[in-house]
Amino acid sequence: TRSTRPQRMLKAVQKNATKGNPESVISAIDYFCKHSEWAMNVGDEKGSILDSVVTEVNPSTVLELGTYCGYSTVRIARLLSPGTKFITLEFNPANVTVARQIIAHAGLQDKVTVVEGSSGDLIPQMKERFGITTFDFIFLDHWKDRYLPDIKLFEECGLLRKGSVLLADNVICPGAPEYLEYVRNSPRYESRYYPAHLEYTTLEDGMEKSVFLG
Ligand SMILES: CNc1ncnc2c1ncn2[C@@H]1O[C@H](/C=C/CNC(=O)c2cc(-c3ccc(F)cc3)cc(O)c2O)[C@@H](O)[C@H]1O
Ligand SMILES: [Mg+2]
Repeated sequence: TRSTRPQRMLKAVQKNATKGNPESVISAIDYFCKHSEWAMNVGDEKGSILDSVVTEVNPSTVLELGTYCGYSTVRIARLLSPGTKFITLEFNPANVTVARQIIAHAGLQDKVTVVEGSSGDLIPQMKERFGITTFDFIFLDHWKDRYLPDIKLFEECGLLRKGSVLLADNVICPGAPEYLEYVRNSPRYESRYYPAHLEYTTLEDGMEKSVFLG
């Protein structure tokens, strides 16, 4: 049967990227998406914003929602200090399989744990299963209508501390209007919008960075 887009992306990485070199994995995926097939990776422009926020926060604990093929996972993991606890959640087992291979090609498999499952089920298990008290940095890039329920789940589970940073992709395209309304109007968050473009296109998109105030 016909291969999937994630499988073709993995093949492109294995063919064009140097093993153990995260930058070459990132470039190989961006090249594939620009010249072969568009895919919903955060991409190079928004990826640079992600890089700068991760570097600024220098987190000890990181959570990513929506691994997909592992592109942003590689971008984040390559910047983390040794000993950082990084967990990424993905409920599609085929995507988990591809992401683990792309992360391994970058040589970053020891920096991140790819957990198969749904954020709604796994977020409440973070403390008991992974020994997390709070997350310093959270990247939201899963189903857009789940951003709001999941940020509320973080609050309910006591997984945010004063200064925890949440960065959300696609707040314009496809859009997460309820999430934006919440973080921009809640007194418990200080929010800032980073204008950019939808990955590999000229369409408007952007990322929202929200700091939990406690
Ligand atoms: C709900 N809880 C969840 N828990 C764990 N994993 C979850 C998940 N929801 C979704 N996932 C996984 O995340 C991934 C889904 C991401 C959703 N992202 C998008 O829809 C998206 C979509 C676009 C997009 C933009 C314009 C357009 F025309 C078409 C698509 C651009 C993006 O950057 C996107 O991130 C999949 O791998 C899915 O299996
Ligand atoms: Mg996205």
